[in-house]
Amino acid sequence: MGDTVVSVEQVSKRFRLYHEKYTSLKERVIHAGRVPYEDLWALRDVSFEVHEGETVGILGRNGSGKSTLLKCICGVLQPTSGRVVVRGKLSGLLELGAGFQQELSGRDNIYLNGSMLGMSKREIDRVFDDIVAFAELEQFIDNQVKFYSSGMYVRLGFAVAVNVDPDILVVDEVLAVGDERFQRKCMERIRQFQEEGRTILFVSHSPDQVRAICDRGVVLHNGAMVGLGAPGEMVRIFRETLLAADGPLRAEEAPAAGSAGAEPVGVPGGAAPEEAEPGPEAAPSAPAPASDGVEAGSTLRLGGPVRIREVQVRQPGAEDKPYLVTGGPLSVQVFYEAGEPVDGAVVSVEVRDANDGLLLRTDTAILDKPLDLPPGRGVVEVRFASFPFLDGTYTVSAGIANRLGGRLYDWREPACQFEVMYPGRGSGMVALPAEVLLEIEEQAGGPAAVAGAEAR
Ligand SMILES: Nc1ncnc2c1ncn2[C@@H]1O[C@H](COP(=O)(O)OP(=O)(O)OP(=O)(O)O)[C@@H](O)[C@H]1O
Repeated sequence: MGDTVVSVEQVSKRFRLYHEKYTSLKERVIHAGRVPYEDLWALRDVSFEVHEGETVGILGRNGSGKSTLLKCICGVLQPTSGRVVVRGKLSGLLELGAGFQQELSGRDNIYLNGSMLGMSKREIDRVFDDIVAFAELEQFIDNQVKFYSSGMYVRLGFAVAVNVDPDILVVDEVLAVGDERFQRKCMERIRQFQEEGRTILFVSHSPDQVRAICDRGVVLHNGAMVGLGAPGEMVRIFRETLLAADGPLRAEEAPAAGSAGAEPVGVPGGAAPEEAEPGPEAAPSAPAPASDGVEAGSTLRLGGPVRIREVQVRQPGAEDKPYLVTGGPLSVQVFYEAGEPVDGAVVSVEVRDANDGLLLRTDTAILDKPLDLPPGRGVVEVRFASFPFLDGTYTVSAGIANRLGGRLYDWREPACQFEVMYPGRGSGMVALPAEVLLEIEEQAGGPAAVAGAEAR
């Protein structure tokens, strides 16, 4: 392990928020020293160390204190208590446009920033063209930066930060502002920095990115550090802080036609759905409010002998967790109520990602399971041996139709949603069990050998 280059020691940062501004002299005299305020602790007793050559990702929901922490590390803010010790030359890309003088041109700002980082004019001359080329601002470098777009600010800011030969690079989330191609270019440069043994601290909202490039992660929640360690584990803790903020995993029943709104029900695997009288049949009903940013759902109640009461998702063996674990089994339970015998019913199930992309669709006819439902209530369970998709929020829609699929009795979209955590290190969309084989075809000075290793 390399030497400690950043040491954050019991850092707390308080912002004092004043509720009223007394502008007139009279008001100020009357209220002298008594302006009402509220203290907001953006950081509370945060301590950790970053070692030379390490890449550390900072995770946390909005307002958790990530930017405040980076600003304390960069020296832009002074901690209210505790201290930060930095060894080496640090360059940072913090808020959009921070560190730029609006009235100056891009060119002058490069010199200004360089000199603030302790570079001589000659040193800046040497890297000037690289900065402009990296930022792709050749045509605009003599324009005042106040006319730059947000993307241009980010490009210039990042180009300066990485071209001033820093030992420690600190990057706030601003990178997300740039276009995808520029983000890729930045990630390539970050990888190059890693190969050169430089230290990187960055804020990210992307679990994929953190898993892919970080050695360790820090999770902040309400200003406190709630996690420090391996990236996969930190992503899990981060997602738990999101869930804690939004309440436990919910499966939401779309409102019965004619009812006032969505009826929240228990955690999947928990109690069976509430017994309720079926509402009057009508189609389609009002959309259900959906949680966690999922599109509002709809109930298509077409009338008929059977209706869906509720849909739940659970992971057998992990019912105590508020999320599913990638690679584990997935069980979708469709609770129905039949008013008369329904022979040859077909239940269909769809799973979509947060962008509404269809990940899988199947039905009991495809699965070759004829369903003859007697009058009354019951549950049809569709079990998937494993759910391979990585962390995220997924929605389930379900329908029930007659044998020929020609008549849809009921359709819930989305019927419920669930969260998935992936504790492993791979990135992308899916986790597939894999193994690695190495075949040495020719070995100098020895016989050929086959070595195998299993990896997941
Ligand atoms: N200059 C300031 N004055 C007052 N309050 C502030 C100031 N800067 C930040 N805060 C408050 O401190 C808390 C932490 O903010 P911070 O910007 O560090 O969070 P963050 O995790 O970076 O959030 P985001 O992901 O939204 O950028 C928030 O409640 C924020 O409103």
